[in-house]
Amino acid sequence: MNTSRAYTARWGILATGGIAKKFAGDLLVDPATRDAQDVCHQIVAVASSSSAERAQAFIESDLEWAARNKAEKPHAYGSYEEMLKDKQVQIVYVATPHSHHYANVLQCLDAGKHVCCEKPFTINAMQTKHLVDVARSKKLFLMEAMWIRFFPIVREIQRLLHQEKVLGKLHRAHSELGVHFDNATLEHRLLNPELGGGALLDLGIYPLTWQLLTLFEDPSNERQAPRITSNVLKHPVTGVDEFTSLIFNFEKGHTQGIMTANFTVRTHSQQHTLIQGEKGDLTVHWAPFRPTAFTITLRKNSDELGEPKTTEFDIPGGHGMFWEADACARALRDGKFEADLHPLSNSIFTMEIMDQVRASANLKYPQSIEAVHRS
Ligand SMILES: NC(=O)C1=CN([C@@H]2O[C@H](COP(=O)(O)OP(=O)(O)OC[C@H]3O[C@@H](n4cnc5c(N)ncnc54)[C@H](OP(=O)(O)O)[C@@H]3O)[C@@H](O)[C@H]2O)C=CC1
Ligand SMILES: O=C1OC[C@@H](O)[C@H](O)[C@H]1O
Repeated sequence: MNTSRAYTARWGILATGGIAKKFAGDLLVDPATRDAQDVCHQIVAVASSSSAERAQAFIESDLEWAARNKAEKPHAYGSYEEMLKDKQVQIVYVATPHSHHYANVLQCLDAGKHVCCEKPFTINAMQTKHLVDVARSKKLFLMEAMWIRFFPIVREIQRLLHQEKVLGKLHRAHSELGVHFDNATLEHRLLNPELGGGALLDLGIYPLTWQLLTLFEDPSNERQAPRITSNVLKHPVTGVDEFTSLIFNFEKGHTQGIMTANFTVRTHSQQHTLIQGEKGDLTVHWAPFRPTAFTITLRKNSDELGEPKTTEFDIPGGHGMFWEADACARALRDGKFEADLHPLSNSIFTMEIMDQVRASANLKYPQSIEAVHRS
């Protein structure tokens, strides 16, 4: 790797759960493997709210540090507060449950750190707006880690649909994500209202993002907000949304979208998103949160479809979270406070849609995690 001219982002990892392991692992992948010559990453600290030993174990076991042949080992902290005092930490990756994002991001911003926070950004749009105000007032970079937006395959799908117009005029899109967690208990973050559980915030955000990427961001829609109807079926014990479906009318673009999410039955189709236009269809292959291929099938005539053509995309050497990390590094290098490919207005808009769906189903979280702490 030739890092002599590359800008280095110095990361602190806040929380040591499942996704923190994947993201931190991706930070350690040589950027040259994805043809990124201009930025690289260093993990300078890891913090666990459980203990410093847990943070140490994350570095040694989860990241398998010894085998990585890296120069400096990250510092292990036993609390988030302690890590946020570390001057070496430039940007923090927040990987706590949904319920904690708002408070943790505020903590980071108050400590003068740039932030990349896992999805969903917060519990509601008011909280997101507050974080945006704080970041802007402190001139700090802030981004929701909606990682698929940075995948080359997603950029290519948007180019084909919106610029090349391979399908001609778009008509409709169907997107879904259903997941079944074999060992999920009622306390699991997905089922637990105290942790901001529910299908919409955790899983639905992906099929919702596919609707935004395809129909909302179609130039003919001129970014006009859709008219939405939704339906929610709550979990009988914990009351979070177990099944959630939305229908979008994009009036300007004259398209209709349908999305659905749940945490009880898996999406079986390998093709989670289907976009249909006047000339044919484009399907995106599994997974909605980690797309790897798409197929275009053009129509021969009104009754007959032509040969499907599949294009595959590699995710070189990791999980694919390095692309969003590279975007953060470039923004820091360039003195930008938000990412070009995923500006904060996207996150506010997403949270507003999810607020609307929750309001129509009277789906509330405990006040302690819905609150906004403007001083
Ligand atoms: N982009 C993606 O593909 C994915 C994103 N996610 C998102 O990442 C976030 C974390 O998910 P995931 O890693 O699966 O969750 P985990 O439960 O595996 O990890 C969450 C971590 O947060 C910390 N934490 C702090 N307070 C609490 C608390 N009260 N209860 C539980 N954990 C707490 C813990 O770390 P510690 O003890 O070290 O402080 C814990 O390990 C969620 O927002 C989720 O939506 C999740 C999966 C995939
Ligand atoms: O972001 C996610 O993507 C994958 C899912 O399995 C997980 O629950 C979710 O948080």
